[in-house]
Amino acid sequence: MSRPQKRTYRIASIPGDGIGVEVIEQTVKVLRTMEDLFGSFTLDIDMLDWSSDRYLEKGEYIPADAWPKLRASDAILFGAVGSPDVPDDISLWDLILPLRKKLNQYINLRPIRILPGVSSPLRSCTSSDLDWMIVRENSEGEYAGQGGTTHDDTAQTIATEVAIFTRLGIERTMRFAFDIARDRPRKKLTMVTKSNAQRHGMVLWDKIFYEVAKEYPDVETDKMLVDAMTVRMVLKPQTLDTIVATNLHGDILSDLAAALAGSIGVAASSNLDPTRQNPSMFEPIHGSAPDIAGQGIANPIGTFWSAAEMLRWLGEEGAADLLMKAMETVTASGTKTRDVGGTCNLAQVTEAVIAELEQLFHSRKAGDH
Ligand SMILES: NC(=O)c1ccc[n+]([C@@H]2O[C@H](COP(=O)([O-])OP(=O)(O)OC[C@H]3O[C@@H](n4cnc5c(N)ncnc54)[C@H](O)[C@@H]3O)[C@@H](O)[C@H]2O)c1
Ligand SMILES: O=C(O)[C@H](O)[C@@H](O)C(=O)O
Ligand SMILES: [K+]
Ligand SMILES: [Mn+2]
Repeated sequence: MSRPQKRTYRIASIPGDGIGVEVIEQTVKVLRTMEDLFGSFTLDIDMLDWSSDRYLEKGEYIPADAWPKLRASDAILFGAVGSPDVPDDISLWDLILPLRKKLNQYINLRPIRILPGVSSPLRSCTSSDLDWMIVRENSEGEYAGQGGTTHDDTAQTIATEVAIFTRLGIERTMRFAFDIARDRPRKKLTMVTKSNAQRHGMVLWDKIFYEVAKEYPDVETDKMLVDAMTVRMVLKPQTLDTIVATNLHGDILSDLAAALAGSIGVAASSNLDPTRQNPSMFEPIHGSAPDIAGQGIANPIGTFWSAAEMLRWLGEEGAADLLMKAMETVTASGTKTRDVGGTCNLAQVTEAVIAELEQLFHSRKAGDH
């Protein structure tokens, strides 16, 4: 009798800086546990030291010859980048943004909801009131990187920061967002814009949204100016479901969303190349948090959730579901870090998630027979 073949996934892991290193270390432990439990897949994890320390030492984050191997990986698990010793525009533009751009990860998908045992800072906001999926455009817009500076070091210094919106970039984002909205029970998509003040790119953004909407008559749509959107997220969270926003708006609104769901530390993201021609990248939405780095108190849940999304993207649905369940059982039990009102450190949360995974896996197996 032939035994089912064990699936192998090549994972490039980039812990980066600060708490990125801490949360990835814990996440790898969780992934190793899942690999052992399931026995049906192997994670061939390549740990890459692409960090600000490496930049300070070698003048580069990503080795020039690293791309072919990276492209051949099945997924990337990323921590965070950013160091007090390197200007933030350099760390972003030399590490995370080239990964997103060169690997055609044109969607940044950010699910957010209030996990069991976690409370929203909004009085009386329950888990059924806040369950959102933010679709952030991830390749252009305000992050196009075009512009420049002249007349440096004079009183007349000029700097331009050019936002670029293309039909191609907008249309593929809208289609992706409509598909996501259609697959969710409420079938509702809110488009965020600033087309009152930004009359070219944002007007095109709106126009293409309504064009694509015609292909999705079953999806309810509405439109919000980004400033008013912040108000609605706080005062009427239950009226929102799937949200589509530009690169910068999506970045900002997702931090707000995470805070409203209890903490930036629980929020996950997937940088997706929906064509699957390049590996997609999974990371918590937070940064390197220099204010708490090295203390072992960072919340690892956002990275565990990102790892679950990675497993799902790779086709390991069962493992992804089990990890989400274990994580939520642990938050519900009160084993939590300080940002969500607990007293545990990140290693204790990890140990609890690992114990829960083992427990759930074995009780599930017992239930099979
Ligand atoms: N994709 C990325 O890697 C990414 C994302 C955001 C910021 N950054 C970079 O990170 C650095 C710090 O940025 P910042 O301070 O604006 O944002 P941040 O997300 O690092 O931190 C914001 C606040 O949230 C807290 N926080 C973040 N993650 C947490 C966690 N897991 N558990 C508990 N608390 C957590 C921090 O302690 C801090 O008070 C900068 O260099 C920035 O450019 C990188
Ligand atoms: O995209 C950005 O601006 C940063 O990397 C970070 O803020 C993020 O949310 O990913
Ligand atoms: K991150
Ligand atoms: Mn952000």
